Amino acid sequence: MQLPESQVAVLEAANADEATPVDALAAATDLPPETVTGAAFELEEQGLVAVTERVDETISLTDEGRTYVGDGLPEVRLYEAALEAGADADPAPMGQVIGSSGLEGAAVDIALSNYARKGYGSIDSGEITADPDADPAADPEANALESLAGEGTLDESNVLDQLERRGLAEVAESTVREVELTEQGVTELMAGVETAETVGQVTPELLTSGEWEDVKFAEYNVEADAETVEGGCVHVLREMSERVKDVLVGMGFEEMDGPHADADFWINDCLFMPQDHPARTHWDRFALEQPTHIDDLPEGLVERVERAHREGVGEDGEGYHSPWDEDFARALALRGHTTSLSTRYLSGTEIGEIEPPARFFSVEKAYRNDTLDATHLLEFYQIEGWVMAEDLSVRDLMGTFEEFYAQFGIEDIQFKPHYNPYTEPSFELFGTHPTTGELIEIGNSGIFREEMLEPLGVDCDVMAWGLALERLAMLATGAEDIRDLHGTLADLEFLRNAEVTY
Ligand SMILES: N[C@@H](Cc1ccccc1)C(=O)O
Repeated sequence: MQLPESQVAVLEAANADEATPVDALAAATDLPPETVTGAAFELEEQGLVAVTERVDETISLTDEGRTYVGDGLPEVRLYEAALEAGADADPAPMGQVIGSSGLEGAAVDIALSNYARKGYGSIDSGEITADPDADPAADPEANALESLAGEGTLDESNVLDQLERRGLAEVAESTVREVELTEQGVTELMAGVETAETVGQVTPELLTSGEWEDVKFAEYNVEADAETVEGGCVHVLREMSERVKDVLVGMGFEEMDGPHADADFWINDCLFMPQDHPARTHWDRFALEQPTHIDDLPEGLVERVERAHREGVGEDGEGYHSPWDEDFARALALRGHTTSLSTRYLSGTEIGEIEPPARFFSVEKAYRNDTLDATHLLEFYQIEGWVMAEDLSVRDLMGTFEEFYAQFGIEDIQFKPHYNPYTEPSFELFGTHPTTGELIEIGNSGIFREEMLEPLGVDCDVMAWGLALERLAMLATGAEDIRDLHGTLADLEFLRNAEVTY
């Protein structure tokens, strides 16, 4: 059998009847301990040796412990001074005894706190006694310190606790690896083991000298784990958002953009959302304190929106017959949906009047004061969109979604009737999660009402939607918790490996 040099050396130095520590093998083979360990593991893999581990305890003296080996323990020194002062017969004054003991500073406290505990005598109201039967020569702590300083070992392990507690000795644990020959190892050794000269890398010298023809090359280990290099990568949500934009542009849509903090007028009033709608109260809304109001709103539009709210539109319009406050409409908040962009564009304030047929979209952030959970974030992306054309029907709406989601491999969209103050009819969209099988809500949609469109000056049909980008990402990547995708709990491992399927 042929083996690399270090393995042959370790194999020959190891024993079959006793485990040899790596350090001993290192000394015997003249190899560094880490080379011996490496070789031992290679040999173990081939069944030639067994490698075992044991934990060794080494006890050593601390600096303080070492001082007492020379000077004696403070309490012993106090006892000796007390004896000299005759305290074995009559109590002696403390101050005098301490003075003659030569103890100073912290050592005095140490002496006093151990004196009575160890039976050297008593300390009471400024006087000290010495027990005539006490024997400093038999002090177990002093003896333990001596033997640690000498042989470095201890006979009684119960003293060790006390020494550790006093900070006089320390215990350190170290792992010792031991190597023992297996039966197979012995057999191979008897059959003869030779050193294999293997070369790991071809060098210019090997080639020019022609030596390469005679050497033995090490085999490639194609199963060895290679180091994974984690470079930066595009975040799945960013990837998703880019992909969505591509798809929508491909379907003939143009992109909208606009302010993240906007007037309630654009966020709610233009959408025929009554001012006392629950979603408009504080719990759902991130209000801005400054600035308090938006100034530039198209005047005629403000009036028309107010009229729609109060009286409705058309001949038999009804409206809400509830108060409508212009100041309330001019207050600012972070947009709770990106439909504020649609109202701005439909009103003609952004790029001028838009003629049918027209299609617009945005993939932008919306903000809601929701409770964070597996499907809700406080900041999330909406895929907003609308189509303006003559005679749109629910079939157009459904067909558009089917076409859109099919681009992401999602073919089982479900529609459920819904209610929005600004659309009639309205539909919620659901998709099936690829791993949990759960039906999750992925969007909201409908055909804009007269009450919304007329004040904006639009006189043909508009179908519209707001879809959740994160929910689409959950369906496309299999993420089960939206918090895995972004925020402080984001799952980096998942984000590194997630693939957007389409
Ligand atoms: N604004 C709605 C989505 C929507 C937009 C346009 C029409 C219908 C619904 C939401 O955030 O849920």
